[in-house]
Amino acid sequence: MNMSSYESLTTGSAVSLVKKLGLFAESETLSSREIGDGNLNYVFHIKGKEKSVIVKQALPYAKVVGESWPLTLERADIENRALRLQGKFAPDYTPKVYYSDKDLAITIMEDLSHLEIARTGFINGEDYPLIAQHTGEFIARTLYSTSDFAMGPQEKKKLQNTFCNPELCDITEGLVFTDPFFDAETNDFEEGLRPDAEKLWQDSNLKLHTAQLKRLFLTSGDALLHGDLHTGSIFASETETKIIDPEFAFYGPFGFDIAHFTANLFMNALSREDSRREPLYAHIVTVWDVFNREFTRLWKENNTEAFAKTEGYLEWLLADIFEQAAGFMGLEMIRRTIGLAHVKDLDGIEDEAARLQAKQRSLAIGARFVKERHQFTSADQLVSAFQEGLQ
Ligand SMILES: Nc1ncnc2c1ncn2[C@@H]1O[C@H](COP(=O)(O)OP(=O)(O)O)[C@@H](O)[C@H]1O
Ligand SMILES: CSC[C@H]1O[C@H](OP(=O)(O)O)[C@H](O)[C@@H]1O
Repeated sequence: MNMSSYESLTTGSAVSLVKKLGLFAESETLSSREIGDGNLNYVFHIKGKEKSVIVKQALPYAKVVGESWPLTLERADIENRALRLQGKFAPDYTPKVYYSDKDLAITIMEDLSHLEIARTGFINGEDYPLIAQHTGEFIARTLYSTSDFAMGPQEKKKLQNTFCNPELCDITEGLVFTDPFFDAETNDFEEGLRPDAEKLWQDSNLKLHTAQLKRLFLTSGDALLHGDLHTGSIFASETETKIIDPEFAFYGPFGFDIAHFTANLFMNALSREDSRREPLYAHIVTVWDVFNREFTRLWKENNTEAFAKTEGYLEWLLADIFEQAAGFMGLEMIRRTIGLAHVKDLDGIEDEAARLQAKQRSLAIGARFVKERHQFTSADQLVSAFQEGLQ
């Protein structure tokens, strides 16, 4: 990467760029707005008379913290290459990439503004009937297709080498797998939650299980993960689903992405009245059904592994993925409650007592998922455990 040619875009220079690239005519009048609401990057929405595009640019630091937290620009290249691969394996669920520039750390992609960020929609009471079906297919296809089973170990290792992503993994290793379990400076929670946080910090059994899951994250290289598949990374409508923002992509454990999706559904459920939780429970069951079915279909259709037909191997693997995912799910719930990066589903609960109760439940249910992950064998059991946590 040539740092000397990097400059951060403005609404004006983003317009000049898309015209220079020939995406719009020089003479066309374009509107340009910075719409990024994520933690890390600039996102410009550029609109002409008949079409529009998104220009996403990485900053040399984490936007949420500022220049005191320098962060590699390489993440834009990772995101661009991950989007292109995901577009190959799951085209229906991935935005089209029109252009990318490694030095400027930009990706120009399809404008998905006709859809809504699923987290926002869920908070506003939307249910998105197809989101679990689509997300389950996306996860199964992108993971299976980049695994040893589909690619063979040689080709897979070559691809794996190009998705090392140490700095973004370091963020996850710190913010998800470490800091929430200690009295760390990055943690962020209201004083009312302190006794619950301290209880977690003193729970050596929880720490042991977290250490085991962290090791899995550090050492497993099953497949190319999205790496940050929460409901804020999903655009949705009644009929469409698109997964954005794979800058945390790297080779990691099979269970990670599905765990983050389901954890974020559970956290939205915590913010809803009981009578409105059912569609989210159904999504959790569906995403697992679809993932298992699609993974199995791909396994049978294309498998380079000599043991592929060995009785019990696929069933053992799916059970193992489920068990690890139950643990990762619990960790995501805990970190989104007391760690640095929260979710609007919980933070946005206006009534203080209700907000505190929802967060206490998130911590307790999350801790149970982590510690008892070996005991869960189906999504229905996860939903039942969640419901017990509401009593
Ligand atoms: N392809 C797109 N089409 C329309 N809006 C987008 C697109 N990509 C991102 N956005 C908007 O920008 C916001 C931040 O994008 P995201 O990729 O999540 O950034 P970050 O990496 O900073 O989290 C999204 O929540 C969405 O509102
Ligand atoms: C300092 S990055 C914190 C947090 O932000 C990322 O999420 P987002 O998609 O909202 O940018 C990721 O989950 C990181 O853990």
